[in-house]
Amino acid sequence: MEGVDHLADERKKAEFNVEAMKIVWAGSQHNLEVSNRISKLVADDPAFRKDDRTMLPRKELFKNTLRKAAYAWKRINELRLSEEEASKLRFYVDETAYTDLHWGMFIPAIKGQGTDEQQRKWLPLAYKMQIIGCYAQTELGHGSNVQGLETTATFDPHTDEFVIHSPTLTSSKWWPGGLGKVSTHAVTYARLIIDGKDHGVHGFIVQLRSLEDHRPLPGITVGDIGMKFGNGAYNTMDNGVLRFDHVRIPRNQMLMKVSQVTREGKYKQSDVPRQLVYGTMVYVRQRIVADASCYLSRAVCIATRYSAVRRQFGSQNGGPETQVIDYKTQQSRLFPLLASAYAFRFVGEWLEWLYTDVMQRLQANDFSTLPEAHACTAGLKSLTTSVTADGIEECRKLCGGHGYLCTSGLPELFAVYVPACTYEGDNIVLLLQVARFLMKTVSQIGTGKQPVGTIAYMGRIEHLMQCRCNVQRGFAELSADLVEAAVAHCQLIVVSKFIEKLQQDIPGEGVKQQLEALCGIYYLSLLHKHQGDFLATSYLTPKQSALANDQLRALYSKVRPNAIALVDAFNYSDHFLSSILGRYDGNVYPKLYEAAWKDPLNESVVPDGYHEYVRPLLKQQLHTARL
Ligand SMILES: CCCCC/C=C\C/C=C\C/C=C\C=C\C(=O)SCCNC(=O)CCNC(=O)[C@H](O)C(C)(C)COP(=O)(O)OP(=O)(O)OC[C@H]1O[C@@H](n2cnc3c(N)ncnc32)[C@H](O)[C@@H]1OP(=O)(O)O
Ligand SMILES: Cc1cc2nc3c(=O)[nH]c(=O)nc-3n(C[C@H](O)[C@H](O)[C@H](O)COP(=O)(O)OP(=O)(O)OC[C@H]3O[C@@H](n4cnc5c(N)ncnc54)[C@H](O)[C@@H]3O)c2cc1C
Repeated sequence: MEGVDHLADERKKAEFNVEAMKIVWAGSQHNLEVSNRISKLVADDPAFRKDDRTMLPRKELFKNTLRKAAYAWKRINELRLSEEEASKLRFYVDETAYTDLHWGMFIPAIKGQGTDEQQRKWLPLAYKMQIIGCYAQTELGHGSNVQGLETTATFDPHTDEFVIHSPTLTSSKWWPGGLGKVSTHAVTYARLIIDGKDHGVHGFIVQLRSLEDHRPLPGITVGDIGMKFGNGAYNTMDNGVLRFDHVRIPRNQMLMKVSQVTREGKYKQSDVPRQLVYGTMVYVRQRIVADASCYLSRAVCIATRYSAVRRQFGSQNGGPETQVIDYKTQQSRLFPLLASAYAFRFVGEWLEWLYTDVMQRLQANDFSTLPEAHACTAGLKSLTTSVTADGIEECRKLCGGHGYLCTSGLPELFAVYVPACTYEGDNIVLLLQVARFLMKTVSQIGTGKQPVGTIAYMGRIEHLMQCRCNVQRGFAELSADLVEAAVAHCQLIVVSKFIEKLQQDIPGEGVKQQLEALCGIYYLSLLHKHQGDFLATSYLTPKQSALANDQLRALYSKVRPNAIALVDAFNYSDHFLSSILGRYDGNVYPKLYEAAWKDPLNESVVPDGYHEYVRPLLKQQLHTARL
C-alpha cells in the first residue's frame, strides 16, 4: 500500500539512536547536513532521473550522461556550491562520467606533479572547465607494468619541444576514462628521451582536441574503445584509445615538479623520490577505499531491507511465514557484509588522515612515510574493492530471484563496481607490492631497525626478529602465499582502525554498543573463515575456535533487531539507491508488479517479431500435428 511504512515495526525494534549513528557514518554533523541538502537537491530534480539507464542504447546513454554532467555543472555554478558540495552533488548524481577523471585524476596529477608555474597556468582553466582532462597512462600492451610503457616523448633542442609518439600498436593509449569522446587534454605518460637516452616514464600535458570544433589535433587519432560489461553501468564513460604521430608540445608541458628538462636539454632530478610520479595513483587509491564503503553499504541496505520484507516457509497455524532475515544462514552471509561496510568506512577515514599526513610531510621534505603510504593505499584498495565486489554479488543472491532484476539495482551496481578490482592497479599486483613491503620490513628487523606505524606489530614477533632474509630470494615462488599474508596484514589494519574508532568518544544512546557488536562480527567472521590457518599455526585451540563461533552467533542475534536501523543510518534516499527491493517503505511487491508493466517489451501485447518469427513456427507445428 502506498504511504504505509512496511518496515515500521522493524524500525521500532532499534535499540540505538539512529540520528546519532547517521552522524557517525557521515563523519560529522556538518557532513550529514551537506549530504542531506545535496542528496535532496538531486533526488527532487527530474533532470537527474536514472531509473531508465539500463534500458538505453549506448549512444543515447552517453548523450544523456553529457546532458546530466553539463546540467550538474550549471547547477553548481548557479547555486555557487563549494568544492565539497559540488563533489557531493556528483556523488549523488551517481553516474560515472568523464568529470570523475577530470576532477579525480587530471587536476590532482597537475597539482601533485606540476611546478607552481604550471599549476598557475593550467589549474584555473581546469577548475572552470574551460579545458577538460583525462589521465592517459595505460596502453594496449601495458597497464600494470608502468615502467614498460612505450609511448615516447623525445626532446628536440632545436625547437624546445617534446615530440610525443606512439611507436607501436601496443603503445596506443587504451582505457583512459573521458578520453574517447570528451577530453580536450590529457596528462599523458611517456618515456622521456633526451639525446638518445631513456630517462623513464614522465607525465606531459598534451592537447588532444581543438577548443573550437572539438576535432582531434593533427597527429592525434582518438576514439572510444567500445561497450563494457553490463547495461548502463560503466558504459556512461568514454574509455578511450589514443595514438600520437609525432605530436609536438612545448617543453614547459612536461610536469616538472619531480624532475626537469632545461632549455639546453639537461635532465635534472629534484631531491624528491622518483616514485612521486606515481602520486596521483596513491591519491586515487585512497579515494577508492572511501568509495568502497559507499558501494558495499548500498548493496547491504538493499539486501537487508528486502530480507526483512521477504518471507519464506515457517508459517505456524496459518500465521505469517518467517522473514528470511531471521534465518541464521541469511544472517551469517549478510551481517558480516554490514559489519564490513562500517569497517571500511572507518578505515577509509583513517587512510584519508594518513594521506594528508604524508602530503604534509612531503611538503617538509620528509619522505620517510611514503613506502608505508604506498603499501597501505595499495593493500587497502585491493582488500576493500575485492570484498565489495564479491559482497555486491552476495547481496544479489541474498535477494533470491528478484535480485537478478535490473529494478533491484544490484546488477548495475555490480557491473559498475567490479572494474574497481582492476583499475588503479590490478588487485593481485597491488598485493604483491604490499608483500614486498612486508618482506623488506622483515629483512630490516634482523638488522635491528624497529618497524613503526602499521607494521610496528612485526617488531614484536619473536621469530621475525631472528629472521635473516633477502627480499627477492624465493619471492616469485612463494608469491601466492605472500599475497595471502598481504591480505592478512591489511585485514589487521582494518580491524585495528575499527577498534581505535571504538576508543573514541561516540555520542548517542546505544550507538557505541552497536558498533562494538559490528566490530566483533567483523573480526570473528574473519577468524571463522580462516580458522584453518589459526588452528594450523596453533594461534587458536579447537575449543577457542568453537567459543569464537558461539560468540559470533550471539552477535548476529544482537544485531538482528537493529539491522534495519543500521542500514537506515547510511542515510540513502530512494533516488540514490534506485532499487525497488531496497525501498525505504519496504513496499516491494506492488512496485515490482507496476515496474514490470513499464518495460518496453510490454508496450504491445503482441511483440514485434511475432509475425516474422513466432507465427510461422506455430503454423508449422499445427501442420505437423495434423500429419
Ligand atoms: C572526485 C574524486 C574521484 C576519485 C576517484 C574515485 C574513484 C575512481 C573511479 C574510477 C577509476 C577510474 C579511473 C582509473 C584510472 C586508472 O586505472 S589509472 C592507471 C592506474 N595504473 C596502475 O595502477 C598501474 C599499477 N602499477 C603500478 O602502480 C606500478 O607500476 C607498480 C607498483 C605495480 C610497479 O612496481 P615495480 O615494478 O616495483 O616498479 P617500480 O620500479 O616502478 O617501483 C619501484 C619502487 O617504487 C615503489 N612504488 C611503486 N609505486 C609506488 C607509489 N605509487 N608510491 C610510492 N612508491 C611506489 C615500489 O614499491 C618500489 O619500492 P622499493 O624499491 O621496493 O622500495
Ligand atoms: C573501467 C576501467 C577504467 C580505467 N581507467 C583508466 C584511466 O582512466 N587511465 C588509465 O591510464 N588507465 C585506466 N584503466 C586501466 C587500468 O589501470 C589497468 O587495466 C590496470 O592497471 C590493470 O592493468 P592491465 O590491464 O595491464 O592488467 P594486467 O597486468 O595485464 O593483468 C592481467 C592478469 O595478469 C596478472 N598479473 C600481471 N602482472 C603480474 C605480476 N607481476 N605477478 C602476478 N600476476 C600478474 C594480473 O593479476 C591479472 O590477473 C582503466 C581500466 C578499467 C577496467
